[in-house]
Amino acid sequence: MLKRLPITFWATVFVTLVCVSLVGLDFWRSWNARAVLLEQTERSATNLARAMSQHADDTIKSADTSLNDLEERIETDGMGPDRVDRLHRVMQDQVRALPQLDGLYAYDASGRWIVNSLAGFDPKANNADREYFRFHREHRDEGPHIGLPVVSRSSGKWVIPVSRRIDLPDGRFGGVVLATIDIDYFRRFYASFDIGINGAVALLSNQGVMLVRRPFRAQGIGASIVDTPLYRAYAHAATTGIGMFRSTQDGELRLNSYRPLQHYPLFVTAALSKEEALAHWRRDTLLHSLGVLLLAGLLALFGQRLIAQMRRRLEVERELRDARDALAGLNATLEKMALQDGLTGLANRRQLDVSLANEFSRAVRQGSSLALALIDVDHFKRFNDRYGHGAGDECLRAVSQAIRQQTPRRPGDLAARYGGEELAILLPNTDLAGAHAVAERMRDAVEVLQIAHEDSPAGIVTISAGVAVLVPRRGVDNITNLLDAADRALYAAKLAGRNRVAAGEPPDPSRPLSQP
Ligand SMILES: Nc1nc2c(ncn2[C@@H]2O[C@H](COP(=O)(O)OP(=O)(O)OP(=O)(O)O)[C@@H](O)[C@H]2O)c(=O)[nH]1
Repeated sequence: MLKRLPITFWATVFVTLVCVSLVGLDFWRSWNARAVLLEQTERSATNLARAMSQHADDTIKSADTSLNDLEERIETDGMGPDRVDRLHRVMQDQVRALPQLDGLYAYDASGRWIVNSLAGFDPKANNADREYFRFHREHRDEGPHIGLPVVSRSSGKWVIPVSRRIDLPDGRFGGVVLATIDIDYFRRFYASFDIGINGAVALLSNQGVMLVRRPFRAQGIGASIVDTPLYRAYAHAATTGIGMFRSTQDGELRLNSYRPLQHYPLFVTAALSKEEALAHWRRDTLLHSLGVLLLAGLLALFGQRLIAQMRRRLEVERELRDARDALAGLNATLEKMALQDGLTGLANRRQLDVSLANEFSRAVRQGSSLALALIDVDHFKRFNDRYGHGAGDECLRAVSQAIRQQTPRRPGDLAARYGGEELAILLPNTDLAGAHAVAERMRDAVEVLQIAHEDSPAGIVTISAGVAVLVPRRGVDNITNLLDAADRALYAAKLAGRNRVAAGEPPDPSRPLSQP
């Protein structure tokens, strides 16, 4: 079944396979490169989040360490006028030592400013309204409290308040120590990251409040992100994670890595723009794919032309084969025509001569007999004269057909037109009796035709035949001997009254002829 499909079909399959494989392999390679790129981006975002989380933890930790120290000093020594100077110096030293600190403050139980790291302040200032102050007044919690970002009353900067409660010796609320962390400190740190043009990083509280974000927007500080997919994912996992989210702020699709701080109820997120991460890959893939498509297109075009040429060549070959077959048929017809008599359909004289020569040689070689019968239509001249030459032709055709039907079908047997209205029957391997019988059957067959011939004594068309047989000897007998013998026999048949068969005399009186 497969073998029967033409070569052009397989060539088309091959070219198609090559083109499809080329495009398929390129697609697969590009898709893999994309996955690798996203994996790298994911790794970068995760590393960034880890660094940010560590940094925020360290920043708050050192501020809290200062607070812890101040809390201890105040709880031990109190905040009397004799201690305030000392505390002020300690606070100033700490603020100088820690760049993240905007200021350190201590408030009494009524929220009044007692001492801080500033050079001077209004003694009537009161922070009892601040959220962190109210928190500590109402909670006996011993740990630090990270408040919501506020604009500092003293420096006017956005700060993150980190505070601790001061307990009086009897455990009652004695005030608050506060460290304010400059948001600008985080901003400067976050600005040093290479996160592309559309990347974003942020520090947020576990309650979903934005503390710092890059890109920085003042109105974004303190904003709630509880309705964002990022916060939902973080709140759900409450641990490190990664996800592709579309920003509700700028609509950018980013790969977000989020991570909680180790010691404080905050978390960070590092988000890298998917568009940016894949921008180079997109450009590269576009160029690459165009190249591959062009190559596949050229290959397909070239292949198609090649296949078209193959198809044309096969067609030409088939046409040549058809022409050759037609020529062979024509040759066969011509050959037949060259060996056939046009009027009677019997073999012509040329074929008779060739066959006679061949059979004579064979008979010499094999020492076999060769019989020949010469047949002549009786009074044919008269027939022509009476009925016309056309009718004569028709009569000859009918007589020939009757004779052909009576000619034996053995190999070598041949009925031929010898010339004019005379026919010859060649019968190899036949003795005189056999040849005589064949001629007699032919004579009878013509008689049965009952073709009217009013100028013949018989009243119908008849034939006379002379048969002769020879077992030819090499170098002694020849074809003429046989022809002459048959001719003589025919002459004898005519003489004897026509419409009969006569056997010829042997050409050599020393060789007897077998009698019918
Ligand atoms: N119509 C026609 N006549 C032919 C053809 N070939 C030979 N003849 C004629 O056949 C006749 C032969 O005549 P003859 O040889 O005198 O002998 P015959 O009239 O047959 O008389 P017998 O042979 O003695 O019986 C001639 O008139 C030829 O013209 C042919 O192909 N067609």
